[in-house]
Amino acid sequence: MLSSALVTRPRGVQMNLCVFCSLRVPGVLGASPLRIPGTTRFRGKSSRYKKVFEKKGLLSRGTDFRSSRDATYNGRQVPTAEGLLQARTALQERGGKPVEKKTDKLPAQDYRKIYALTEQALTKLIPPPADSPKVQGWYTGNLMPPKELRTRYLAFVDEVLAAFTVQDYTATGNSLPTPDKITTIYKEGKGLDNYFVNSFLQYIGQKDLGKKVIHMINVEKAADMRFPPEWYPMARQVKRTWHLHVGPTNSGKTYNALKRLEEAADGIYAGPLRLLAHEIFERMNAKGIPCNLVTGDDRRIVSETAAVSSSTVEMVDLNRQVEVAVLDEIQMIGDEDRGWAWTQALLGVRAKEVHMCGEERTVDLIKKLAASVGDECIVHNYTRLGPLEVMKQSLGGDLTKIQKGDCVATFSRKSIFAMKKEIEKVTGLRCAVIYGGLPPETRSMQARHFNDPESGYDVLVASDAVGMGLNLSIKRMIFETTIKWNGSAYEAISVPHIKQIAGRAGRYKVAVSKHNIQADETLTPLPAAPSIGFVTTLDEVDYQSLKYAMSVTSKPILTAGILPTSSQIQEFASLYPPNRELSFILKTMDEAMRTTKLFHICNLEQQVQTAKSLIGIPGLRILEKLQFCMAPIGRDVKVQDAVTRMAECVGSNTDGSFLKIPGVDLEVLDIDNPKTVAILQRLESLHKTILVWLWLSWRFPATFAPRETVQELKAICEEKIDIALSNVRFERGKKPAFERVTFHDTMDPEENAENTDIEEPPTGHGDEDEFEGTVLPHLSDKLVDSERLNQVAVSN
Ligand SMILES: Nc1ncnc2c1ncn2[C@@H]1O[C@H](COP(=O)(O)OP(=O)(O)OP(=O)(O)O)[C@@H](O)[C@H]1O
Repeated sequence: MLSSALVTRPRGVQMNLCVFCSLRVPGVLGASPLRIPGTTRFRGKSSRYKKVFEKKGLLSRGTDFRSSRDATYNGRQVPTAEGLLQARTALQERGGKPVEKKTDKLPAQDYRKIYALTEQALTKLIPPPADSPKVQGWYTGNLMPPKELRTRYLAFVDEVLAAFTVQDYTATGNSLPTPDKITTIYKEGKGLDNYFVNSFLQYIGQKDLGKKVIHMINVEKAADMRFPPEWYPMARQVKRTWHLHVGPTNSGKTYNALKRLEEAADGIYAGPLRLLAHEIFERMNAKGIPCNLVTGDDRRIVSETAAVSSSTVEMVDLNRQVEVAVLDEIQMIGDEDRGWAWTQALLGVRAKEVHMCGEERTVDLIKKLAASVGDECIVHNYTRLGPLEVMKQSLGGDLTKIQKGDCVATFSRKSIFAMKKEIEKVTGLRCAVIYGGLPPETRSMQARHFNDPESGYDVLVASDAVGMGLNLSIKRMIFETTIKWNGSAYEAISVPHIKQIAGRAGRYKVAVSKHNIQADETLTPLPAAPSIGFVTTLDEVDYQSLKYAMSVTSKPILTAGILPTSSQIQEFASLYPPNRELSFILKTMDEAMRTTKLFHICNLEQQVQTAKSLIGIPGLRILEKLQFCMAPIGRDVKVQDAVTRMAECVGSNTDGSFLKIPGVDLEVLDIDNPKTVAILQRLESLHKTILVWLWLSWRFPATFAPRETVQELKAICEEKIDIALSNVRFERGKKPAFERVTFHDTMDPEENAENTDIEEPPTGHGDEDEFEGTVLPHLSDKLVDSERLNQVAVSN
């Protein structure tokens, strides 16, 4: 085997004075307010589509449309009214049944299976030179010593098998057979042997054969992801019992798992959202159980010896031996983007008892995973604490039917605010809003407003960010739509997703939250008859999809996500010249990786994009680039720009203190009484930039400091966001404060109601595709700056 060498290998800013914090802030005085790209351009109405909608009975209230000519913007797909119409019609024709997602990524080893391409089969098709007089005849003309011929023959067989495994056949030159070519020959029914022999003859004529073959074999080995359980030898030394708590939403799964955690001598809670990690952190400490908090951008160490720690799943400490670990929302293990974090925590956590809470569709997979590591798995089944009923009909598009205690689910920022406006105008009720782009702290605050009958808020308008992590006293969930723009097309919301959102209605008991922690929940008398939760749709057109989703069982989750560890990526990179860009390495590795049918390899697309944006920044080492690729950047262009500036600081080893990062929109904090959605959006962008900076500050502490000032800015930003949200209010009879916008059409790809509270790679689209940050498996202990953080160290 060839062992290549390991690849180890501010600008001038105008300063203004921020009126809130008396800090010097960079930027240009009087900068024009941010224009949301394309919004005005796209706001033109197209009566043509409106007519089509009216004719099909799909319109129940005024909606603005734009021409289908605007199907792309800035090179990105954007939703069109026509697309929505088609998607809705198709969904109706399927009886409300969503189309199953197909992955275009064919597992690499499938080519071997498809062609039954084993070594044995190959040697039949193209016998070794010495074994067949017919074949010998082909070879004699080559004047090659028999030993060399034999070596090259074996190399050819190896390379064909490797090529078909790693899908890298194009890289090997034209002489190797390709799956396409073989398909054609198969169809023709004969000639495969001749084809292979000819390929071989071409092949042996090539130079540098040895290097190529060895490279291919090494690539195959470095991309071998078949045995994730072996990545965690420390966990394999612990005798672990898995407790899988499964059932519908609001059935007490988490409650029971947490009870066990509270009783344990020590333990770990790991949740999908920063919001949840904070919640458990607060709850444990309120109960007198010392608990530390570890999320991507925040560490709160109550005590160095605290028995319990609460973290996001990506940040689970795999070095710590504990009695109990609770992994919440275990169905996320099947997620195409973030699944790896659950797999890593599940296979790697060193806990005697591993409690998982989630959906029933994980049972088979979890049992198989337990068997693969020799752990015992006990399944605990739950039923809903309070009933959930699908109403007999939709609201028929009539917003006046909306009542106090209702939650309207809709899936873009624009539609959230349009809905809020309409509901407030039509009913006089006041709406709280929750969507992923809001900071978790703001979401908690909005949830509290909605839960508190005295707060003056009556209705909740929310995106799918409402589906996880918040305790809400929703009486009725109303789906404004069951179709969502996914970043490139409209798609029906999946059955589990609909169930999860719907399940928020009729919550058994609104439990603890930051400001009303109860010392012991069990002391609170349980309601004798839990309230019934109701679910329906706003429009008739969506009702069928809802009904369908609520009546069927969700399909089982078949695979657990994985991602290569940082050391695996480095090993892979070492097979290429040191100057190869990280984006190339990630992309090539992505194509080459293969695993077993129990796992799937998570998306690396966004990391590849970030790696591309780092091209040309001098001085960045591969591990540093990898860290940036994992940072919570998302799709916000302003955040992306700021991160590039931050990467320049690391590359040039210059001061990366927040106020010195050029182009950060701190001026927005000077706006006294933010009122408009545009300002709100600027504040959200700034908040995301702050979070990324904080995230990086834990990984490059010498460059990104001091943290305290930025925490202050973050708090100010959150306060402003709260003010902006409460200002965006409409009262019956009053003129709306901003222009009418569409319900359905996002129009602008930047405007999906992103979820910034998750710690995940930023792929996918819609409300859950923005993320709060992530840690590439095993990268969290490979801090590239001077400081090492014990509490986030992981094994391997
Ligand atoms: N035995 C109990 N005593 C008191 N409160 C309970 C009990 N069981 C559940 N609850 C409360 O009911 C609510 C729902 O419980 P929990 O969050 O555990 O459900 P879940 O099945 O995990 O739901 P989800 O899947 O939506 O997270 C919570 O507020 C919880 O505190």
